[in-house]
Formats: sequence, structure tokens, C-alpha cells
Amino acid sequence: MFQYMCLNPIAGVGLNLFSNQYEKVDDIKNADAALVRSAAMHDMELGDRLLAVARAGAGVNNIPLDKCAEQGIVVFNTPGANANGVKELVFAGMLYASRDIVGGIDWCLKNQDDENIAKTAEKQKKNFAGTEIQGKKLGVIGLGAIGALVANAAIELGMEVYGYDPYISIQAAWSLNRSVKHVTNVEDIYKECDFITIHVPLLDSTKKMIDAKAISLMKPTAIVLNFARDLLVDEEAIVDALSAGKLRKYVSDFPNPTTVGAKGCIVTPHLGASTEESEDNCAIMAVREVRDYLENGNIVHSVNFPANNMGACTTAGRIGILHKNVAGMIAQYTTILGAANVNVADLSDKGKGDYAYALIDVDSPVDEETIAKLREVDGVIRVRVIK
Ligand SMILES: NC(=O)c1ccc[n+]([C@@H]2O[C@H](COP(=O)([O-])OP(=O)(O)OC[C@H]3O[C@@H](n4cnc5c(N)ncnc54)[C@H](O)[C@@H]3O)[C@@H](O)[C@H]2O)c1
Ligand SMILES: O=C(O)[C@H](O)COP(=O)(O)O
Repeated sequence: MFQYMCLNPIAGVGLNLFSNQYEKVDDIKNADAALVRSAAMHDMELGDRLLAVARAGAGVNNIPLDKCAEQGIVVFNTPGANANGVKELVFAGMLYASRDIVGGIDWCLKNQDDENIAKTAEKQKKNFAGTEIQGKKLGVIGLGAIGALVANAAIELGMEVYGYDPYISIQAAWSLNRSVKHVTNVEDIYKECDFITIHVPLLDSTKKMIDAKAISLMKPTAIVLNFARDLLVDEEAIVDALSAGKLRKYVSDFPNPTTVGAKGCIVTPHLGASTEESEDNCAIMAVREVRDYLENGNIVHSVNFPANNMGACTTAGRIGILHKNVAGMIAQYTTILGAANVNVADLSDKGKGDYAYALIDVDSPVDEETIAKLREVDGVIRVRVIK
């Protein structure tokens, strides 16, 4: 029997995929797996039992990835599962920023008791007029799941699209419309574009990536869209530029005291992934990842350990070993198993950064004493008998 807990509400269509071998619990210390959206986990005590954390979404800045890795907890996310939801909201943001749609709606509400509102509106509408997006230049910073969808959809809407991503995946590169202009210096986006949208993960290296210098290069008519994370942008500098008329609008999905109510800021309450479809997709993918890891030991879409997938185990047993990515580990495992007269039927070891994961299929059951010896190997983080 496995136990899981949810740190945020997770769509039922995903949770229903847990079989009757799974039980929901309320305390993370009793859970084998935790499902999470944006709940902050950095200060949480995770307990020894926890094997997996699945982020039903993309951003993992709310999860202590290294601490989890050191404790042998595999963290998953659900790449692309909410990308369309975000893409659609980015275009809503572009349209909201192009005309004063919010101001116009507010005006209508304020004048709802005016019997002549239709006539008055015709006089007032010039105050909410704006520009179109067709023919404008859009700069997309980060061409992953969301950025690529935004870039392609913008081409379809008749925009000229500039794309910047020095680490673009082959899959994303293949998916891009060939009309997207490849930019190698992000400053070209800042200088040239009418709309600038950022879709990169929040990392130490991307914090305040759009800083005061970047903002100073932008056109005074530029509109900046941030549906990724607020800390990617120096928002104090954005607010200063907006009030000085050096920038047209800032659209953000991350409310905070700096931007909410500030002149030129349009802020939504982190709604990018809040659609039925995105919530369902994320929940389904997250539960599948957790089940495959707990039941088969397979890792797919982890952000702190490498992928390693040997399918279902067809031999007498399977052992999963999370370990440091250093030389000589496999030789020690096979020596220990050999000394216990256990034949290795199949073995796959993958490394990524500081961490690695070995899956070992064996032809006979492995006794507790042998498992204890594997646990003692220097550099081993966690050993799990999967079958
Ligand atoms: N508003 C929301 O509700 C919402 C929803 C989903 C994701 N997000 C945020 O959007 C981010 C992106 O999501 P995604 O699904 O597209 O992720 P992704 O991993 O598919 O794409 C991120 C892309 O950023 C690129 N990148 C990394 N560092 C870069 C840099 N310095 N310069 C340029 N490109 C860089 C990567 O190469 C990758 O292609 C997430 O990390 C998350 O923070 C927000
Ligand atoms: O990174 C993400 O996937 C988004 O920011 C969505 O977050 P949420 O699941 O809390 O809506």
C-alpha cells in the first residue's frame, strides 16, 4: 500500500488514476509521495518516508530541489501540461495592454445607471483606444513549452516574432515556426520589440534578468509581459520607467505590493495555469509519474535526478539506487550482488549533474543483508527494493 498527500488541491481526474493500492493521507511525514502546485516547500520538514514530490505544473522554485536530492526524494514536474493555458492568457495580456480594456470595462460599470450610456460611451471611447497587435514585433525570451506556443501563435496573428533561448531543446526548436527570427543577443529584443514576453524558469542565473539596463534599452511604447515569475524582472525599475513614460505597460501574473495598483501595471492573480484543461493535464501527468516511480522505479520528467526508465520489471526483482554521480559506483554494486550470488539480468545507470540513478534487475531475490551492504556504499543516497 502506498500513501500520498496533496499540498494543494489537485484535479480529481488525476487523483482517480491512483489505484486501490493508494491511500490519501494528511501528514507529509506519512506520505510516500506528495503532490503540489505552488505551495512553498522550502521550510517544510519532509520526513524519511517521502520518496517523491510531483509538481503538477512547470515552475519548481517553490521546492528545495537539492535538499530533496540529498534526502533521496525525486522531484518531478509536468512539462508542457499547462503551456496552452498560459499561452492563451499571454494573448489576453497583450490585448488588455494594447487598448485600455480594463479602464473601459470599469467605465461601463461606473456608468451603469446612466440611461444614455450608449450615447455617452461613443463620446468617451477615445479615452480607451489603443493599437493592434498585427504587424507588431514580439520578442519571446525562453522558447520552451510556453514560449514556443506563444511564438507560433503570434506568427499566426500576423506578428513579427523574435525568439531568444541559448539553451533551446531540440524538440522546441523543431516545433518553432520557421518565420520566428533567431536572436542570439537578447539586447536586440529589448531594442527592437513592441511586446516582450519572458518564459524562462526562475533560477539564480535568471533572477532579475530583465533589469534596469534592459528596461532602459526598450522603446517607450514597449509592453512587457511576465507570465513566468515576478522575480525574473526588476519590478521597481519597471514601475519607475512606467511612471516616467519610458515604458507603456507591464502585464504580470504575479501580484505583489510593487506592481498592484502601480501606474501602467496590469496584474492577474497567477491565473496562467488555472484552466480546467491545464489542471487536468498536470494532475494526470503528475500521478502517472508518481505511480511509475513508486511501482516500477522509473524516473520520467524529474528535475533533480536523471531520467531512467526500464519499463516494467520482468525478472525476480528490481532495486533502485539513488546515488552521487561519481566514478566506481556500479562496480561496487555488482561486486556486492555477485558476492551474494545474485545475477544481474539488466542494469541501467544514468547521471545528471551531481546525482545519478541506477536500476538493477536481478534474477533472484536480494536478502536484507545484501541490501544493507548496498546502503553502506559511500555515495549512496537511497536504496529501494522495488520488486
Ligand atoms: N503563470 C503561470 O501560471 C505559469 C504556468 C506555467 C509556467 N509558468 C512559468 O513559466 C516558466 C516556463 O515554463 P515552460 O513550461 O515554458 O518551461 P520550459 O522548461 O519548457 O521552458 C523554459 C525555457 O527557458 C529557457 N531558458 C532557460 N534559461 C534561459 C535564459 N537565461 N535565457 C533564455 N532562455 C532561457 C530554456 O532553455 C527553456 O527552453 C516556468 O518555469 C514557470 O516559472 C508560469
Ligand atoms: O509554474 C507553473 O506551472 C505555474 O506557475 C502554475 O502554478 P499553479 O499550479 O500554482 O497555478
